[in-house]
Amino acid sequence: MLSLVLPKGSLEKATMQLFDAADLTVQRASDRDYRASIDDPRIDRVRVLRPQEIPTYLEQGLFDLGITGRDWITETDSDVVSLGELKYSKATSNPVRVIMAVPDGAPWQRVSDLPEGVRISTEFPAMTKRFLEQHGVKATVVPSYGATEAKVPDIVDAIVDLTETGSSLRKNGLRILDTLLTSYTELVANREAYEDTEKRAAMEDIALLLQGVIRARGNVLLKLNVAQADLKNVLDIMPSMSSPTVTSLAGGESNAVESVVAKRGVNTLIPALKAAGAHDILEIPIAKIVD
Ligand SMILES: Nc1ncnc2c1ncn2[C@@H]1O[C@H](COP(=O)(O)OP(=O)(O)OP(=O)(O)O)[C@@H](O)[C@H]1O
Ligand SMILES: O=P(O)(O)OC[C@H]1O[C@H](OP(=O)(O)OP(=O)(O)O)[C@H](O)[C@@H]1O
Repeated sequence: MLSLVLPKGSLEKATMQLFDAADLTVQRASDRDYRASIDDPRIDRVRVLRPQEIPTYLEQGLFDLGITGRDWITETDSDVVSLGELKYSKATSNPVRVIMAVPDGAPWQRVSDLPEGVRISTEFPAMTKRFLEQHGVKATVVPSYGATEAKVPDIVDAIVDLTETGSSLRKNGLRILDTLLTSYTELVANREAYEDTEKRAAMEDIALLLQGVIRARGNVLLKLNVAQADLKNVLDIMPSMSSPTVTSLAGGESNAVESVVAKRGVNTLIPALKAAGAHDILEIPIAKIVD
């Protein structure tokens, strides 16, 4: 049985939605309830905590399995096992980036242009210090507890912060100087728990369900019927994950075709399939895709 730790904050909503879609619904009385449960024989304890602290708790063995960002694994330099990237952030399926940014009008073009004594605010002081050292910049790193973008140019000269859509940077008149890290959300485990055969099998089951949901996102199943004479025309324009399934219908003159296709593009694909001779076209949502 596994103990699980899930992230509170930016990743919370997307994580709860992912577990729900993976048939691992996290049950809790309210979003202020940090002790939760999942009705699954492989999971006996669920806690919701800040992602900054999750890598350390996993390393210490306080939990077997958790979800956090690569940024916090790097910042805390934790020794944990990654079971893979889960491609979602707060708002999109793209990764976030830890970037160094300066005001639009600042004279610096590269990190090495930063003058000695430059003041940099960040929630990632360890990562920032390592990065500045690599670039030979002697700076004062000021710890931030949020709203980092709001501190330039009067409180500090530059920041190291997360960006996902770039909207916070734009709103605050900031320009990216360099990227320290591209960070995905990850499923991570305590090393000892991962070495336990039974626990590892349970972890891999959970990873498979979560990845299955992520893979299915943005895809739909298309099913259609087509006469033998039009089959080639339909198959010529039908995209698929590997190749479409074709089954001949009773009577032998007609075929059923099914294929997983990207949802994006279905608006032009369905009329094109119809024009190529397809009929009885169904578009069906997919909950999971497991390789
Ligand atoms: N758009 C985003 N902004 C911030 N963090 C994000 C975003 N998308 C994903 N994350 C991930 O969420 C984690 C940080 O979440 P958390 O809620 O603790 O930070 P925060 O948003 O800076 O905090 P706060 O709740 O104080 O605003 C990190 O691992 C980060 O990579
Ligand atoms: O590129 P964007 O899509 O704008 O997202 C990135 C912003 O979101 C987070 O801040 P949050 O709103 O959680 O507040 P915080 O700065 O107080 O942590 C992060 O720290 C960035 O400021």
